[in-house]
Amino acid sequence: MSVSNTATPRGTESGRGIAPDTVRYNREVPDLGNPVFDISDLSIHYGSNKAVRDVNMKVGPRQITAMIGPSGCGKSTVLRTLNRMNDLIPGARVEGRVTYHGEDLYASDVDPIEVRRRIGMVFQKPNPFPKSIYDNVAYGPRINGVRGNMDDLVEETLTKAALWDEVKDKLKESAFALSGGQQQRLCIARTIAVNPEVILMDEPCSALDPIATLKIEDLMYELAAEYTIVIVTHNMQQAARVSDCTAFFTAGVDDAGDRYGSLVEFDETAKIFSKPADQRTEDYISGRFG
Ligand SMILES: Nc1ncnc2c1ncn2[C@@H]1O[C@H](COP(=O)(O)OP(=O)(O)OP(=O)(O)O)[C@@H](O)[C@H]1O
Repeated sequence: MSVSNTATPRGTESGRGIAPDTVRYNREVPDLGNPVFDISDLSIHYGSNKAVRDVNMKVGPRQITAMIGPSGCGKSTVLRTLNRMNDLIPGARVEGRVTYHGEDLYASDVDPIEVRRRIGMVFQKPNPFPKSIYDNVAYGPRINGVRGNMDDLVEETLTKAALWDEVKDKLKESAFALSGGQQQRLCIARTIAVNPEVILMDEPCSALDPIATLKIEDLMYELAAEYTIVIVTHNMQQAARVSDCTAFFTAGVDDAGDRYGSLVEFDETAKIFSKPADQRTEDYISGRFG
């Protein structure tokens, strides 16, 4: 697989047409001409259940793409296809196509371990290793055989994760001694320590208080200068605040009575939250549904 970072730096264009209280960041108009991921006609089965159907969307480089929608509509399932985490679920099967920089992510010669190094993941509940703060960050680089000054790498990574100032005097202490928000930033540091291109985040703030949440959002915005981020969130304000593009999913029931998730609409976040094309999106974002 080739990796090319051809995105232009983040711009400063302002104004998205969404409610002013949701706009915290100035974003550039998303460029999807040279996507990191191109998802076409994607369906995901769990055993005989076709749980998510016919998803088509793109993820632009160094952008934040949000996935929103009611519980069970398939957001996490689609997110997991982007770094082949679904491979680890018995009975899970992917149909359709997911390309990563134009190459089939599910081709037989693609190494899923390497995929997961390049495309890291942060989970809902902060899950640091039962190790020191330092070792949480150094763990990935060490097992990847990274040489060089580990102290520098740890400092640089914790700085990028906006955590260095808070932990620099207690690097040898257990990660569990940190607050939930700090633990989540440590997990983000652990993810970026192995130099990925993409960070997938599955409801990274759902276990955090509002202040810790805003810190993570600020961090996401900073990180998007360098990394491509895809976030699943239940918090629509969060999607509106931080993302460049938004995918709205919904859950339905087919003629056979089987429940399934599908993508309703994918567009620039500004458009989704001001002039959605589909009535179901409008109903959801205005709180009339879900
Ligand atoms: N490991 C699994 N095995 C079997 N079915 C699963 C599995 N994970 C998810 N599903 C099913 O796939 C569908 C989509 O679930 P998924 O968790 O992706 O939705 P979601 O939108 O992320 O939900 P939530 O917002 O509640 O986390 C659901 O019907 C769910 O039951």
